[in-house]
Amino acid sequence: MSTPHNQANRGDIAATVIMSGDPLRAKFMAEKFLDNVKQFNGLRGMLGYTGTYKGKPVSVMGHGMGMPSIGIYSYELFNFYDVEQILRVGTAGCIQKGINIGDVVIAQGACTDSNYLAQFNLPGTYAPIADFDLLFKAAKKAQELGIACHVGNVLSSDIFYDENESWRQWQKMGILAIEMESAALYANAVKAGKRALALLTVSDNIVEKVATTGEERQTAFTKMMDVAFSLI
Ligand SMILES: O=P(O)(O)O[C@H]1O[C@H](CO)[C@@H](O)[C@H]1O
Ligand SMILES: O=c1cc[nH]c(=O)[nH]1
Repeated sequence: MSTPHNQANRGDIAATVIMSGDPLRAKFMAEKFLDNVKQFNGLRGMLGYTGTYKGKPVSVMGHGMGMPSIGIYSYELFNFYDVEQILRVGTAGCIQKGINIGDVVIAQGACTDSNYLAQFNLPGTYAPIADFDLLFKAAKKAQELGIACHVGNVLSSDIFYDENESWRQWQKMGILAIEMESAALYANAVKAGKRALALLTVSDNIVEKVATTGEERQTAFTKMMDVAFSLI
């Protein structure tokens, strides 16, 4: 059984999938971390691979940019492929003092300016949160590895180039960093009765307008990957 976006058959994808927006970061993870690698998807260039890490089965896959994209891929993985947990290893722009480029932010919660959550018809504002067990283990591992790591709330935004600098409002509410997918991932996980966590490397300082290159984002941010692979 394949889907319009995924060529894999049921059974081709492991129970744990480590995902990133950039499909080439997924390819990098397959090459760097996995043995016995088999590609299961190439549709739309959204590369997906299954292999083993220290003998345990695991898959890696791109999810594209934004909530509509991760919404599709994570929904299909959770609901059609029996995936139990998704770990997003992404990049984010920091907006608080004391957080630096290269640090890791673990998204305990993910606020959003997107309409994605409206589909659940809730009579209030839903707070998408990480799976606590994954969050706890990841924070502990990051500490063991001596990684500069911050745990807290992020903003999953629909907007990358923001006309209104709305980060200034979110900054006052303690948001650590801005990215574009975790809120949809967390909501899809809970709705499917599954688990998710987002580990984000700070690639930009939005306040100071400092950014890393696209190439660095593809391959240089390996500390969050070390943490993610330790959770399998
Ligand atoms: O590096 P990734 O995982 O793509 O994550 C961040 O980078 C993209 C924007 O440049 C968005 O997808 C955002 O969430
Ligand atoms: O979504 C993102 C990702 C990285 N940096 C940003 O400023 N925003």
